[in-house]
Amino acid sequence: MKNNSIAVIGAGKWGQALHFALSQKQEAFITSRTPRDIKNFVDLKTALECEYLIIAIPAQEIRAWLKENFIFKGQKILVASKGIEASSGEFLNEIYAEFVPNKNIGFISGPSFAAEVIQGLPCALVLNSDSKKLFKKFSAFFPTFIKTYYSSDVIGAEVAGAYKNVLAIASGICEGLHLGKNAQASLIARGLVEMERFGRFFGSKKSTFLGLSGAGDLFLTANSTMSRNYRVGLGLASNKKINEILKDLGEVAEGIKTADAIYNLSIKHEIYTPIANEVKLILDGKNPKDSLKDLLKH
Ligand SMILES: NC(=O)C1=CN([C@@H]2O[C@H](COP(=O)(O)OP(=O)(O)OC[C@H]3O[C@@H](n4cnc5c(N)ncnc54)[C@H](OP(=O)(O)O)[C@@H]3O)[C@@H](O)[C@H]2O)C=CC1
Ligand SMILES: O=C(CO)COP(=O)(O)O
Repeated sequence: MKNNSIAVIGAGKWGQALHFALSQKQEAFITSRTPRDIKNFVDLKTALECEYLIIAIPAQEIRAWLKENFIFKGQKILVASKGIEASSGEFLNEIYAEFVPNKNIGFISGPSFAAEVIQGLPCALVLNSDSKKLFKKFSAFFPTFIKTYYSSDVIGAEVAGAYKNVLAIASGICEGLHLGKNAQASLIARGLVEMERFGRFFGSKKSTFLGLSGAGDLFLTANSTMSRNYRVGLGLASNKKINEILKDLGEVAEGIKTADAIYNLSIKHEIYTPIANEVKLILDGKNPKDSLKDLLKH
């Protein structure tokens, strides 16, 4: 293993932005399934020899990718994905735990559109890990335009990052139906309450939902057409089919599969998640106007 070396795995929007950020202070490598003409692009084998890895591939692909490609050799890992595995209902920390010890893994959360990070615009991120030592090591790699905070609430950060994608779809639907700013603010505020309730069931801390990982990322994503999930919502409101929306998008929108995961988990554990459940039903074909009526019922 090459000491103190760092690589990003996944050269999509977020992977490339993180690679740009990390390259400000030191040499950083990047790899991806599809080769790209980017400085310091290496093959996967070379990337996996780095001591520090940031993995930025879609949540639903992680288990298969780890099984196929990953052998633990003491690497320290930051997970950049935001989602819950739909097929199992497992959180990403549960999946990674099968491959990497807890002290070697952390999760990035907080409001961070890749398109702004890659321009060097300032932002604040949370690095969530059981290990503060891991946080300090990774934190040192980040450039001065990114402020990093530490949290040990891994599950809270994961729930917040995944749930806000579903709420961004809901907010996009709200905008697309021209329901007004009062409705949108109510939806986002009740969404925050809902995601905190869901997270609490799994042991999350309330403070995580009031900070960057929860409110911060939710307010960002649920208020902007820069969000892919929000744009999915706009498409659904105009009666577009999900396949057509995804074709136009050409990038991942994690909220779609995560809505399924939340729906199933909420039924299994009897957690009240009305907004996420309506998003799942709309994705399955329910008329958004019927969802609105159901959400407004006393
Ligand atoms: N974009 C953003 O602003 C932010 C995104 N995130 C999260 O980061 C994650 C990635 O998002 P983003 O980069 O934007 O998405 P993109 O759709 O832009 O890129 C996805 C990346 O994942 C790779 N990939 C897809 N499927 C597989 C697979 N089966 N095996 C290996 N690699 C695969 C693609 O590889 P290739 O193209 O080489 O084939 C591509 O590099 C998501 O969970 C997202 O929620 C988090 C914060 C901000
Ligand atoms: O997570 C994000 C910003 O923090 C990106 O959101 P989208 O995937 O909806 O674009």
